[in-house]
Amino acid sequence: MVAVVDLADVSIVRGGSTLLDSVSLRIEESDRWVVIGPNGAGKTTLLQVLGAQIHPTDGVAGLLGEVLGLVDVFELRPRIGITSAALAERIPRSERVHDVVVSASYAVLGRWREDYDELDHERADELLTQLGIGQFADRTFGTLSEGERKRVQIARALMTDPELLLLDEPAAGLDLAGREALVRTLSELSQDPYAPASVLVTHHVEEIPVGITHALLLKKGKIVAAGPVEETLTADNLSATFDLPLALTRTDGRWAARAVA
Ligand SMILES: Nc1ncnc2c1ncn2[C@@H]1O[C@H](COP(=O)(O)OP(=O)(O)OP(=O)(O)O)[C@@H](O)[C@H]1O
Repeated sequence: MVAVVDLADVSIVRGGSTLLDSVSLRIEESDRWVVIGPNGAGKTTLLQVLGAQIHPTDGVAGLLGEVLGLVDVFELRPRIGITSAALAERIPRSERVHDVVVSASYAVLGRWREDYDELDHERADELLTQLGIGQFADRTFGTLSEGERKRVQIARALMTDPELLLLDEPAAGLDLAGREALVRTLSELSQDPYAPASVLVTHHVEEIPVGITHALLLKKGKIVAAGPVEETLTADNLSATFDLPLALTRTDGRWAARAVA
């Protein structure tokens, strides 16, 4: 079967710096990946490759059975759902929440004159309900809390029934209760067999949802370790990734890390 993602020795070089260094990665349909690494490790750069936003300087990036550089990215991008802070900033604050989600079917931000099918409207409402924010459908995006906005973005990313879901630091900026509520929702999504393959980027192991199957640890553009989460997410690998002796625990499927004194 064709992998959802098949990167072979992908490098990204910008201004003489190597942002990604010979990254190879294969993601299957049922995989839920987490990418962890310190600031500047190249996580967002990797997500940009996976989102068909940038092309490799070197290597081959296979995405959804196509090869970046040999395919019209405008055909590929609608098949990939993305949430990121950069994208969230582009959502007009005056936009109705329902419209933020439904407009994804036309890959536009800011609803204008498109005609949507009744099915699109139903799907948008369904997703808002699934993400626990059905009651906010008629509010404007700008009136929502940070945590509620994150959920709207995830609903929008799922609207087109993507084959790959990319979540860039979905829990960043949330308070403890907000983080826990979002992790619970993401855990449900990760464990949903009908949900798409996903890649979630985070700095914090505490933000890893239950149901994540694989981990990729990134440092200075290089893979420190990648594979099934149980084998990959170890105290040794995490310590090497963050250059800090760390202890790692897992309770009820959730991870926690702290520095070793
Ligand atoms: N156009 C560019 N030219 C040179 N360096 C760049 C360019 N774009 C990004 N970088 C550098 O590449 C490195 C990786 O950036 P990236 O945003 O992918 O890291 P990250 O792991 O997502 O970091 P963070 O956790 O801080 O968001 C950083 O050191 C960044 O400064």
